[in-house]
Amino acid sequence: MLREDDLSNRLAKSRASLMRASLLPAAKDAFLKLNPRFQWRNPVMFVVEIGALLTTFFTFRDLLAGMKEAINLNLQLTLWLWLTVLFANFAEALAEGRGKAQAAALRRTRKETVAKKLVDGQIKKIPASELRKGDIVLVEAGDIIPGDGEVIEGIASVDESAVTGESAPVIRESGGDRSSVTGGTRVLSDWIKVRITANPGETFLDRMISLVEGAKRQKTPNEIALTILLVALTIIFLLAVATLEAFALYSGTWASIPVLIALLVCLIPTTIGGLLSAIGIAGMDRLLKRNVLAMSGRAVEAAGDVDVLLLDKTGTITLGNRMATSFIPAPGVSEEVLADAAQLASLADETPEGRSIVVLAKNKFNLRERDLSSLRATFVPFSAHTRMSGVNIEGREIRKGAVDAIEAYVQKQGGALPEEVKATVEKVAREGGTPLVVAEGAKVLGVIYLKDVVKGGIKERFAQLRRMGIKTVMITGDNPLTAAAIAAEAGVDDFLAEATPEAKLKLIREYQAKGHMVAMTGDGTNDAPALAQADVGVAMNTGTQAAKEAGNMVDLDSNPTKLLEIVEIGKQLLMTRGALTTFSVANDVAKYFAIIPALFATTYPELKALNIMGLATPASAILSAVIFNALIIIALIPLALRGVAYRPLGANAILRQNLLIYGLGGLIAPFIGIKLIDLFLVVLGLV
Ligand SMILES: Nc1ncnc2c1ncn2[C@@H]1O[C@H](COP(=O)(O)OP(=O)(O)OP(=O)(O)O)[C@@H](O)[C@H]1O
Ligand SMILES: [K+]
Ligand SMILES: [Mg+2]
Repeated sequence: MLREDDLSNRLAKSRASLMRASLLPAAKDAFLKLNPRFQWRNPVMFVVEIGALLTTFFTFRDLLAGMKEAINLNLQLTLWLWLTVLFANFAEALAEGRGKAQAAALRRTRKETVAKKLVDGQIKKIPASELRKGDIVLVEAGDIIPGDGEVIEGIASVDESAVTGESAPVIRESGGDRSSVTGGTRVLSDWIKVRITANPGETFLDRMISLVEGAKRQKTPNEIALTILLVALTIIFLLAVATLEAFALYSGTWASIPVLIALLVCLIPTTIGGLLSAIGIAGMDRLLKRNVLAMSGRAVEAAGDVDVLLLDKTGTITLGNRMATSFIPAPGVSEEVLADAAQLASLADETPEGRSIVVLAKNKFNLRERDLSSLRATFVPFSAHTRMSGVNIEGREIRKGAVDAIEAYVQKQGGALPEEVKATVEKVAREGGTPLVVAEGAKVLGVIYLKDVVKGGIKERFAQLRRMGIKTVMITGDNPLTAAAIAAEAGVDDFLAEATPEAKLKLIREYQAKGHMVAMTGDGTNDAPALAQADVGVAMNTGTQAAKEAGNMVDLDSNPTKLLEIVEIGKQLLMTRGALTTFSVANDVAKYFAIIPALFATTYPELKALNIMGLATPASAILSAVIFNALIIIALIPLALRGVAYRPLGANAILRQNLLIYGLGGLIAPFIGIKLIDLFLVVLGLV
């Protein structure tokens, strides 16, 4: 307990110092981003930058020409226009800074390691940077794993804290879905042989570094659409201000070019324009804090729109260590004969299920593990397709697997599934267990009871998802009875049993065809097609290389329930963007009504009645508005980075609530803010 507290304290402290440390570099970056080559990518702010350049030019021209008249006002306007651009750049730099710090930490872990490459059974020590795809390396206790790869032999405990930040060691073993290892992590005990799957520079760590640095960050489709809207608004206001200029010329008002530029900047959507990219980066960053790597901003956005979640049964809804707990023989077969056959059929089965069968037979009947190579046997490995596995040995053909698969197998040899075995299968399945039927040739020997446990607290999470309008569907290779029992216990909305990889893919396509956005998690190679098809595909870090490449997110903690948090973070991102857009546009409308009457009150005394704010002078009105416009960006940076407060509500309720808070707030805030700044300016004698 004490140690945990200590750790979280230390983490909090290091976060705080990271925050402080990132303010200065962000301030510096804000200036570097003024370079038009970068600035034009943010069109609204690019317009402000051009405006700032123009006011600078006109102010200095007037200064040189000795026109002292409006110099005080123009100097101040110029200063605040530049600050507006800098504040927006600062927001973006601050959001990027957190990822940069993380990337630097990752770089430190990527040390130059020595690889023990296996060449013709001999160990050859070479630098890890010389490893290529397909090389086989030996990694022993204490060694750093020299590159990404798949374990092809052995089992070891691995410290992955360098990548995941999680200090508890994890098990990596050949076969099954826990066979992938990441370069830069350390083997703590035992040894493994690893086949390297990535060339230097293309490893997971390399990809992770470039991702968190945001080096390849592209605007998402939604961001592009919003930017187009903001540009359209900007053009409209540009035209409006240009007409105002014609109008001012006609009526002989004093509206100078700096004042008109300032007016334009007040009216175009600078708040959302300035914070848009920071909001997106911060969303990816929030995922990263929860140890999820999003391969693109688009994936995070998609997570916000997800309304169907496909969840694996084994390992996601249940604990996933499906263990053999008993042998239930068919009539006329002894338990020992069943156990012996089951063990033979599992000796080369590297899945957790297979291993647990070998162990159970050993414990119950003291059946020794036999050496398959001396028995001249051929092993039939398990596949999610056939849903069975087994062995051909000295003329015997032993198989174990799902009921329907074994039934089809014995029928082909002229046998049948005895009624008693059918009853046993049903009983096991109704209890939520997985029955594995064992057969030798045409003869059914009995059933192996595999037990798995539903995770604690999962029912509440699903209930919460339902309130958010998200449907949960469990998919499993197991039989419909087991599936129904587990589905009821876990409280999912629907399930798909006896699912092959193709069936998963088909289910996703069906939901998508109906207009749903689908998210799923997976770890196995057979999940890869479905992970690629899903709108949000979260691969487990422990999973196979194929799964990691197919998905658009990787969970470093390999916790399939993380999907629920991912959806929440996505929704929060969309809500934050929506809220700040509403606020920004409402703000601009309010500014229009707040300052126009004051600006023209001198020329048209009739407008005085509209100057409800009672702003001191036209000069102080426009200056106050520009200052407010700049400060609001700074004020909203924390909200943009943190995200708006999130509650699991339906989409309509959220929309209504946001319109009320951010729309109304956006309308009122400028009146109060501009009036206060106006008072300050007068008191300080600045206008
Ligand atoms: N090692 C094995 N040998 C033989 N049959 C197996 C083995 N492992 C599982 N099976 C059978 O194949 C079925 C499908 O297994 P699979 O791993 O594809 O799906 P699952 O684990 O039940 O579901 P999930 O998709 O949630 O992982 C199991 O229900 C079981 O009947
Ligand atoms: K504005
Ligand atoms: Mg499985």
